[in-house]
Amino acid sequence: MTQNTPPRGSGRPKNPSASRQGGRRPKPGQERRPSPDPTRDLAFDIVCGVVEHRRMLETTLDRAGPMDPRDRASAHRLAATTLRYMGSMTEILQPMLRREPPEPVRCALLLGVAQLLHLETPPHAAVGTIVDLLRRRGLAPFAGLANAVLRRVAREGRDLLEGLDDARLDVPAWLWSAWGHRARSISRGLHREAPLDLSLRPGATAPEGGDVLPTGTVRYPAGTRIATMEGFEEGQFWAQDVAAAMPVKLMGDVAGKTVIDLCAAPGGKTAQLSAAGADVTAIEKEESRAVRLRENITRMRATAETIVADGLKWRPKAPVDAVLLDAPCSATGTFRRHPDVLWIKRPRDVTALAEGQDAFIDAARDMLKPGGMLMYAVCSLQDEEGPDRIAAALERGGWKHVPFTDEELADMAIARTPEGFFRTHPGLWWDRGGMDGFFAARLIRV
Ligand SMILES: C[S@@+](CC[C@H](N)C(=O)[O-])C[C@H]1O[C@@H](n2cnc3c(N)ncnc32)[C@H](O)[C@@H]1O
Repeated sequence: MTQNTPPRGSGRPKNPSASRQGGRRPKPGQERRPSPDPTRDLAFDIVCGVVEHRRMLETTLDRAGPMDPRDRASAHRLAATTLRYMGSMTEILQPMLRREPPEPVRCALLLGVAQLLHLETPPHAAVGTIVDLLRRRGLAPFAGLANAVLRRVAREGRDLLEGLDDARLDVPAWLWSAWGHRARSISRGLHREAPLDLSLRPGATAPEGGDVLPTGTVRYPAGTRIATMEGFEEGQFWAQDVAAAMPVKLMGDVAGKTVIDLCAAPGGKTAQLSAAGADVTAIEKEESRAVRLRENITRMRATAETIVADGLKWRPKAPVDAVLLDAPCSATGTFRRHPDVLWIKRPRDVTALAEGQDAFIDAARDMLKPGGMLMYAVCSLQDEEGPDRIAAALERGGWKHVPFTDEELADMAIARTPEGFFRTHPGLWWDRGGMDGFFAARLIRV
């Protein structure tokens, strides 16, 4: 196994269904007994889903069906922590394994190591729960191995961890090299859970306990639950990372202007545009996401026409003043919130997404009046989805790049690049809790 890749072992489980499920499927008519540990069962399914099938964490959560919200939250935390430290924990496990265990066993061991080294779980509980998990999931022959290995990790793991370059190990090699001189700082961001950032409706009061950032975003500690905050139901605020809130701010005064939000769900930027007084048309291709977009627009008391359509094909009846293109992207900028993304994305995904981004930019041009503005934004850290797309658009022609000025970025000067792009990563504003990775640029239709 190479370093910095998801721990895909060469050994496969003898029972193919064990590989599919991360455990043995009950035979027809043979009901599985109710799980005595739903948290670890779900965390196991999530991690196996990422490692074996490149399945998003949220997809496994959605498939899990109804369960106690506390169990669900604990499963999410355990799985996310495991994925955050997967490279360095794999490095610790490797010399302790004489043979490659089947992938589900490796996933279970990683859950155990995460509990021992990163979640302060008492050793007897960390070891015992993983041994039980293996037994429940048809992997009892590996219970002894897990017991021995995890006890050893409990004894030696912390010292071993001290000697590792975990920032390097916990990022896949292709991303590390793509991020260049920013890689170490970005990787530090991965090790921290993202705080909760709120954008406020104009005139709204922020819930107590927040830290007001220079751009107006109000920040709360990681793990704060927005749905229980006073004012949530009334749509006084919405969750939006401080960096994600910037592209709309950088559009300037949009009051009274016609603006298309071309890739709109779940609607954070639609809400911002509406709050700023724009006449917004929000386009979303996925029906299910459009439902969520409409719900959010209603809760946030925003006004926007929402249309379920393919933004590449749909055209407005008349050209508009501005288009916000928050384009589908690799989302590598959001890995603090979605550590699964780190291990799921591959270089070829970025290439395919970049082609789509070019097509969206061309579509946006068809929607704009001459002199109209395209705000191009992606929550990606990859050059191919940021500066390279702007360079490609300028080469195709029909656009002028208008750099962001120092004044426009006065509240977040650190995000202005020499070319006048907006560019952030999780290592910025480290002392304040970091921020998501974002790229934005302003193009004017000529
Ligand atoms: C990065 S997200 C947008 C986030 C949103 N702007 C916000 O701030 O809440 C991209 C969205 O584009 C949608 N999308 C993907 N392809 C699309 C297309 N061809 N036309 C319209 N929407 C599309 C996705 O379903 C997804 O909801």
